[in-house]
Amino acid sequence: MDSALDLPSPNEALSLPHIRAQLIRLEDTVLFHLIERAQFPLNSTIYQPGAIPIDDGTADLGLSFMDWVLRSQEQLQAKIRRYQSPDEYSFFPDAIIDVQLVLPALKYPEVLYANDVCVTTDLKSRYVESILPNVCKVNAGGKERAEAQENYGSAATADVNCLQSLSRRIHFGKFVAESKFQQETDRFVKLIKAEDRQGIDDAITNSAVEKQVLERLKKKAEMYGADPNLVGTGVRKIEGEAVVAMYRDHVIPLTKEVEVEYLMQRLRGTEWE
Ligand SMILES: C=C(O[C@@H]1C=C(C(=O)O)C=C[C@H]1O)C(=O)O
Repeated sequence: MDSALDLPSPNEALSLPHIRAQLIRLEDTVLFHLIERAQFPLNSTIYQPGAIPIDDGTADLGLSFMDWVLRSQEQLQAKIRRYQSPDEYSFFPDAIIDVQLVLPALKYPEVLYANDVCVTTDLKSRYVESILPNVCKVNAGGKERAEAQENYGSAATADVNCLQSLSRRIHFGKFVAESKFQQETDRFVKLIKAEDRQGIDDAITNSAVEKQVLERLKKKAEMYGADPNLVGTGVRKIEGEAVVAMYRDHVIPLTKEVEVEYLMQRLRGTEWE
């Protein structure tokens, strides 16, 4: 459960090539979790608050079944210090405030500056409302497959893996932003002081890298989504277009939002404030 950063030195943690290599590795993690999820129907019941009542004292929280599985997993994983890692952000932070660690706390290098940027709520809404319906269309010729109650637990478990890997990828934007700030400090100090979010967004945007990301993902989805035993059947494990749309419309925009909002808080408590 410990960080994917495996405790590199501060210099290594802020090397843009090192960070981009981690983002590329996370593409594989996200893809394989999505392929696992795509084997089940959408099962929209598990995303409806209260549709599957669970009698454990959480009924008044308005959770869906998937929310409940995710929140329960986070409470367990908090005990083994998942959320001490600077690249892990909880979807239910209120549920892990008083959790007692069962492992000794780890000392991570202080690389990022204090900030409260977290986009997990927006990510979960986008995942349920846009990403998942598109990903689950696979194997049904673009139509929604009938619900399968026997897969409710497996689908929710796969959702937790998808959401947690997507969250790590998106919040890595903080390391990207800090790296870029250290490379062009004066430029960003001026933009931050002017509260010029569009200017900051323009400054952190690298369209060539974004293009490479989408092209690589399409190839990976076609490679990983293909199955030699299914050639010619029209059945795929995942559609390349669904993965490209997810990154183009959600993952990259949220990563850049994290970069911009992290930088907007970057001068707090510093000589530039
Ligand atoms: C992550 C970076 O920052 C931005 C976000 C990107 C992304 O989410 O893939 C790619 C390029 C940049 O526009 C980067 O520069 O590598």
